[in-house]
Amino acid sequence: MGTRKMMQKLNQALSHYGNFHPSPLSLKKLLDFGRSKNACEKKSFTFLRQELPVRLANIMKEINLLPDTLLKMPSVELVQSWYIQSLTEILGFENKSPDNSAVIENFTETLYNIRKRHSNVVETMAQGVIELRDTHGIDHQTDSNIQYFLDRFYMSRISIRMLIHQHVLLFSPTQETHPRHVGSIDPNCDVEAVVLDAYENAKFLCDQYYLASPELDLVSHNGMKKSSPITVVYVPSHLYHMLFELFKNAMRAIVEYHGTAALDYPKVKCQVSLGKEDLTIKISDQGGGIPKSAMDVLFNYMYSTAPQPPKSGSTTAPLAGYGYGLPLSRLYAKYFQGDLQLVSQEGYGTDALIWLKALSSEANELLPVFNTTSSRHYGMNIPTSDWSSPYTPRGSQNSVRTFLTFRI
Ligand SMILES: Nc1ncnc2c1ncn2[C@@H]1O[C@H](COP(=O)(O)OP(=O)(O)OP(=O)(O)O)[C@@H](O)[C@H]1O
Repeated sequence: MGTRKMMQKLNQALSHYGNFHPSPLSLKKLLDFGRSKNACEKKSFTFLRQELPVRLANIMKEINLLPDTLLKMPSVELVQSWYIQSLTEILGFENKSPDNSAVIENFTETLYNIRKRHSNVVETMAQGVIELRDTHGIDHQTDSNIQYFLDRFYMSRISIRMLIHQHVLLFSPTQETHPRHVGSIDPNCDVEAVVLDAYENAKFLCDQYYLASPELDLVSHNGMKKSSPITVVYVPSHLYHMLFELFKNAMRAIVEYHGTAALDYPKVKCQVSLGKEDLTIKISDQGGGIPKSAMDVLFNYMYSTAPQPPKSGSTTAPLAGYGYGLPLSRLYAKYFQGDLQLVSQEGYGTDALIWLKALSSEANELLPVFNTTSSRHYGMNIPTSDWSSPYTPRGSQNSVRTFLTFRI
């Protein structure tokens, strides 16, 4: 097919599939489907060849609303080319028969390759934002659009990867999974075990970086079945991701606040509790806390107070510094209708809370939908404040934006 014809087909697909809303699935639905005796590759094929283009088209239409200057950055162009290629590959299955086993096999392999192609999307998109900052600068309006977009773009990516991974793990003969897991879902995810795993790995990094690390004090309260371990239907890798980021933050704060020469540190406290609706995990540190004025920007992509990690060639992984830890972790929590928030007392410490749905039937995917509300957002001007500014306009103290350090 010639390039012009291909572009025409792609544009038609974007407007066709972009008109559908994505269909959110619950953890229960995903689990039931994967467990059922008739977990049928054909059914999954027919669902995904429609649903994946819908999710891809919804977010690709939104990418097109980004400022032209950002769209022209080489890294953003690269990300877009991956999306175009992947959508085109899936569209190739539009009219294929689900009864042909070669088609089904080829589809699973295609999905596996798409997942691999998109492995570095987060870093590459972030690089695109840095390219924009370095060449054109980023004003307040553009920054607000970028934050809004990245939340939706990364959430869309989490959801697409979840569906693809589930299909590949269930149906590819070469993929091995834990015997208890159904694809990437653990029907009995032992929360304490994931907490310990995340803590140990964060501690390893902390020891490497500071030659010291705080101990862990872990307490569980099972409000549903006293003295039983707390389990939940969940994707352990998602939970691990959030906990690892929160432990890294807590440990860094504690060691830096008390000094690397301190003989001992206050423990990081982790409390896990299960009620009827919520599973809550609280990680508390006495790491000096965060000033109230910085709370608003904590979840901004690229907000970090850590020194910039070396670009490459370093033998030790950085403990912090990209500023993606909190916003991405919050997306993982929100993805299945949970949440992640920080409460802090400057001069003392911080509590980081994760809420997850205790019932898998309530853990529905949260997905961005492209519609007039979302598209209007990009054209909206940030209103001028009609309250006086709390910052005295002197020196570098004239705006809350001074807390922002863009880096990666
Ligand atoms: N428990 C905490 N105590 C004090 N400050 C914190 C705490 N958690 C987060 N912060 C502040 O929030 C900033 C952003 O955190 P975030 O996890 O998003 O990025 P980071 O840790 O700097 O880098 P990375 O992307 O590697 O996680 C941190 O740099 C730190 O200043």
